[in-house]
Amino acid sequence: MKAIETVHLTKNYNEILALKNVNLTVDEGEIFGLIGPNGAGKSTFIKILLNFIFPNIGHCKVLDLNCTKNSAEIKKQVGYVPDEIRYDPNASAEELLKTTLAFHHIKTEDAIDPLCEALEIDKSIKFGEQSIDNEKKIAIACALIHEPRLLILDEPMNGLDPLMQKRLFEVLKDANEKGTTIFLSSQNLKEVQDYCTRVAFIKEGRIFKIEDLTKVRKKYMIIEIKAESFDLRDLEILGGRMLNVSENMVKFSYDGDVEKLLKTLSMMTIKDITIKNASLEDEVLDYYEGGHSDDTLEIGI
Ligand SMILES: Nc1ncnc2c1ncn2[C@@H]1O[C@H](COP(=O)(O)OP(=O)(O)OP(=O)(O)O)[C@@H](O)[C@H]1O
Repeated sequence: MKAIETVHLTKNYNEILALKNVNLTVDEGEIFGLIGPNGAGKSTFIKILLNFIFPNIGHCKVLDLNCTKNSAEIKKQVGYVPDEIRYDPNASAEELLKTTLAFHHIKTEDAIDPLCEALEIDKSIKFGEQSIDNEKKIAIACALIHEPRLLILDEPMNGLDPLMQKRLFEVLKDANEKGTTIFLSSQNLKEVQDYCTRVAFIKEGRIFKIEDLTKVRKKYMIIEIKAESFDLRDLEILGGRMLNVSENMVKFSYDGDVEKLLKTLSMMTIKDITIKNASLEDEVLDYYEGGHSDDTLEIGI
């Protein structure tokens, strides 16, 4: 079954186009990351799934249920951690977790202690007296305590130190192994890439790339040349994709035959050259920084 399925999802806030024609499918059992900078549309996407806001165009399903018509049923089966957490400041973590269990009609409270221990939460302290990272951890615990089929987290790593990020992912992996599908948003691929099965990259409301992190990626290089002058056409004919060009410098990516590359380069009068294998992060940064036009989008629309 699909955990999430969106079709042509488009959302505008007056003149701001926050989501553009997003078609995304997440399978049950995945740990899926939605990666994008501030204002990319991540929260908008998540809020539509939970029926907090409505799309202008398109429709979506969560756990095979229509997000608009079956929203109440979806909320019973989903755990959600918003980017901004507002709980009763006078309630302790323990009280909040008990309330969550009661909401889901779960009588046994055995899960509270192990979860608080795993996330290093002092369950006796009032929510309003917790540090910001503890507030985040309590929200995550509340979203997980009823063992939801799908857990949706909006930037859960924000404000957590690297050790706690690692601990959180161990908790999420554990939940995933027990059957919870995880969908999380993040601004930082590095934070999540070791744990996600797939990631989708979003910029200005558009998903421009989806990467399966369980598969070996096709290798490509990033080459930067400094020269008195060069003919870009030679590099373009070779299959190089220009990332940055100035009068005496060109930076391009290349995933073709190395011998052909060397032959072309040998015909230039080069002052300096750097060649490196690109990581997925390089690839995405190139996209963000490169000011690409829509026709360079690869997948996802
Ligand atoms: N209620 C709103 N009214 C007007 N514009 C909005 C509203 N909510 C979001 N936006 C705009 O829609 C775009 C997408 O915002 P969104 O919050 O979905 O992005 P995001 O990727 O979650 O970013 P962040 O990490 O900053 O939360 C942004 O340009 C934002 O300013």
